[in-house]
Amino acid sequence: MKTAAIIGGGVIGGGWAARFLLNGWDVRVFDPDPEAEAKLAPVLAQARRALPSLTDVALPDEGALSFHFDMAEAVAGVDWIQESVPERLEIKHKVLASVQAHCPPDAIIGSSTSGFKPSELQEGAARPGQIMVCHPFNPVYLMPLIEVVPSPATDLALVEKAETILRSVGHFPLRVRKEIDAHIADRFLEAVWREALWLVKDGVATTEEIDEAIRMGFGIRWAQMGLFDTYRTAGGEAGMRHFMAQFGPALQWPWTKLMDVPEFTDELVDLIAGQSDAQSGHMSIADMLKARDDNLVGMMRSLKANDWGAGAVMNAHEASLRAGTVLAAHADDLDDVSEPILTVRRAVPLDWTDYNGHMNEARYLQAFGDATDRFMALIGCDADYIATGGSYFTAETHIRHVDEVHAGAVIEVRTQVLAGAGKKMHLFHEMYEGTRLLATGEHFLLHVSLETRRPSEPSAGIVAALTRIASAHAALPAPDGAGRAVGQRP
Ligand SMILES: NC(=O)C1=CN([C@@H]2O[C@H](COP(=O)(O)OP(=O)(O)OC[C@H]3O[C@@H](n4cnc5c(N)ncnc54)[C@H](O)[C@@H]3O)[C@@H](O)[C@H]2O)C=CC1
Ligand SMILES: C[N+](C)(C)CC(=O)CC(=O)[O-]
Repeated sequence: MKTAAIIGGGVIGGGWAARFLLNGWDVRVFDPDPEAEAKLAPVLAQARRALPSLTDVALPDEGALSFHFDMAEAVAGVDWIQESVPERLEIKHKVLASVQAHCPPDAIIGSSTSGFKPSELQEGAARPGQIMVCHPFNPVYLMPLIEVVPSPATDLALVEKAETILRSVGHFPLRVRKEIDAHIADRFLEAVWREALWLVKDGVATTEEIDEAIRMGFGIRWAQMGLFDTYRTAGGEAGMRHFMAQFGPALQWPWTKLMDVPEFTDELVDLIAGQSDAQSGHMSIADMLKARDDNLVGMMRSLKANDWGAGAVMNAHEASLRAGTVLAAHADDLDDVSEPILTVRRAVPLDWTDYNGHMNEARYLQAFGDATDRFMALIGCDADYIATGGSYFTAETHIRHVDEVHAGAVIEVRTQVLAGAGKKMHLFHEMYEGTRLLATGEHFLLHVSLETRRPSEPSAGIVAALTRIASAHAALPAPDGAGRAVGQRP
């Protein structure tokens, strides 16, 4: 069990706490605010709903969460300390000194700073080599990117260890090769922010029109291809060279006011905040955060399906989670097959839920289909076998929806073989959340030749594995609901 200490439990510290906790780490939060625990609760609730949606296998069991007002208690024996206190250098120096007075000398100390260089954070530190910037993006529990910025004084072995840990909790560590104020991403955000302030101040656009310009256009593009690949494709077949030939001269044109910073006056704040209220004041912040997470999960799952960008990061995380899963790869790995076999263990993703606020009926079939696929693989009908031309087709399905289930819940499917001989396989899946039965799925399958598309005999290996399980399950009572059809009374 690994332990992280989160120093400062606000917007960002709360997100870090959720990310570690939901990936099985114990988390200690140090924050002098007596409301710290109350502030974290809604962030955790949001994360529990959204984060498990990013993978199609269940996350590890949650770690233990505790709150501390004593630094020594908070950081004793921990593996990772994440400083997320306000963006003021003097506060960060004070906090880092207190952390280093009590933490293990080989623990990683990451700072969430949006803009300070690691060498600035290390000024006056007892052990500068321990400190690095690990700059996250909000919401930390969903956004993969962490900018990892070492200074020349940072211990590189510790940086590599930090990157390995970040990957293990689903983050994408991006090493910033040269420390610079505001790292990489915040330099862009600052540039866009400055331009936006000018456009509002000069009366060219409202806050809403600027947001439309982003979310209807380049914002969507950037999430999947970034800046340079997007412009490369915009250059047609000639790619980046043609793009630059066409738009290079714009560097000399008045296309930016970047270095000319608008004066930060009360008037400017009133103008921007007033327009922002008019734009989105009809929604509560909680509703906006919910919409944000729903949208992020939906977009990220599309990227996952294409194994692209942030989606590829999620797939890599899923593969590492799968490696430690309780699901067996083959029936031969199971000493005891006398009970129904665990074939699915996963969370209900946000995009599996519907207008009724619970898992949509189509997703029950998806989960049972996944259970059948897993069972087929267990008896030897895996991708390699299917490539040789044999497989199973489902001929009939009956699903009973017994109870509802919500986003973020961990569901398990256990599979009982009602009959399995020759070409025929009759499966009964039961879906649970804990001990609560949610649904049953009864499926009749036939082994087929993928060449003739007609029923055919399975391989001797499949027959042996299926016969072993079917014989053991023959001793089980017939499950409740087996053989039911719509319209029959129980
Ligand atoms: N809000 C954002 O969008 C992002 C912020 N960051 C960075 O994360 C850091 C924290 O920012 P937020 O979470 O937004 O601020 P916040 O104001 O939401 O949270 C700061 C927390 O630190 C606590 N705190 C204050 N003094 C403390 C001390 N001496 N010891 C321990 N805790 C203390 C406060 O009680 C508060 O809970 C900053 O360095 C910021 O630049 C990084 C990425 C994004
Ligand atoms: C505005 N900001 C500088 C605090 C932004 C960040 O640091 C990253 C983010 O999440 O946008």
